[in-house]
Amino acid sequence: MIPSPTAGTGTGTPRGTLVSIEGVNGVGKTYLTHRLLEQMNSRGLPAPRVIEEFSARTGTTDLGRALLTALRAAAGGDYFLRGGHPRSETLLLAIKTHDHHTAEPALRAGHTVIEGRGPHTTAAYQAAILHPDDDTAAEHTATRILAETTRWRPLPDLTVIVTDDLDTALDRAHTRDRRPFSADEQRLLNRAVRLFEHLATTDPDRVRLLDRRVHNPVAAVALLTEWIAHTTPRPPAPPLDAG
Ligand SMILES: Nc1ncnc2c1ncn2[C@@H]1O[C@H](COP(=O)(O)OP(=O)(O)OP(=O)(O)O)[C@@H](O)[C@H]1O
Ligand SMILES: Cc1cn([C@H]2C[C@H](O)[C@@H](COP(=O)(O)O)O2)c(=O)[nH]c1=O
Repeated sequence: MIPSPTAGTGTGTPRGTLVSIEGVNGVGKTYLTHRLLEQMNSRGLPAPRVIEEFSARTGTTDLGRALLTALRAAAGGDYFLRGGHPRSETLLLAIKTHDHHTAEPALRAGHTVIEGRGPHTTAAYQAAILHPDDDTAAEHTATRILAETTRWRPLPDLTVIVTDDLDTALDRAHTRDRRPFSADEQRLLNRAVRLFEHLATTDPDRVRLLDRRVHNPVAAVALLTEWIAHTTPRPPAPPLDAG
């Protein structure tokens, strides 16, 4: 496993590190995560656990899927789950809370867990949706959404925001999905990029930018490996029902 200097779990097993990989559609989150897993595998190291990506989830077999399926249906297939009620749709945080809940046993057992799109995606995307024309209000709301999140689940120990030229990222997603992005979607994603950068600037200890214009895939995976290895897991917050 990726070495994890740790906070204790109370059981003698060092706690694992929770890492989120963030960034706009097509930027390469899944690609780089797979390259990281391949590298761990080729070195004979235990692979991090990966929380299933959103687009692969269907059905209602658990609470997280049921919530996502309901949001998708209410949004009529919109890529960003917009059904016209953005404040209610920030319910996406409930899915992220559920994801953390399901990751907790692996973290307690000392595994590194990778969350593809964590709370920072919800903060950036929902803030961009809620304030389409007001950058300052959007930044404020993104910060508030993250703060609200921590009442229900901890933020990842390390958040890596993958960045690239937006057109390059969207071309990749277009080629992959055979679905172009509308002008409205491109505007939303442009704002999401700026909000991701804002969130990175305001929390430099926890959040890192990985710029694909600067780092080729080999260098990007090496950086990811190094950042994960040097992240100290934070002790878990007491559960809400702890009294
Ligand atoms: N360096 C690369 N070389 C070749 N193909 C790449 C590279 N980086 C990304 N891709 C391809 O580009 C497409 C988009 O990348 P990927 O699926 O990893 O993006 P993503 O950030 O996970 O996107 P989304 O959030 O939309 O799921 C994929 O088909 C992926 O295989
Ligand atoms: C968590 C979250 C996701 N979305 C959107 C963004 C993407 O279009 C899809 C997820 O696709 P992926 O291939 O699994 O990355 O869902 C969103 O709009 N808001 C969110 O909080």
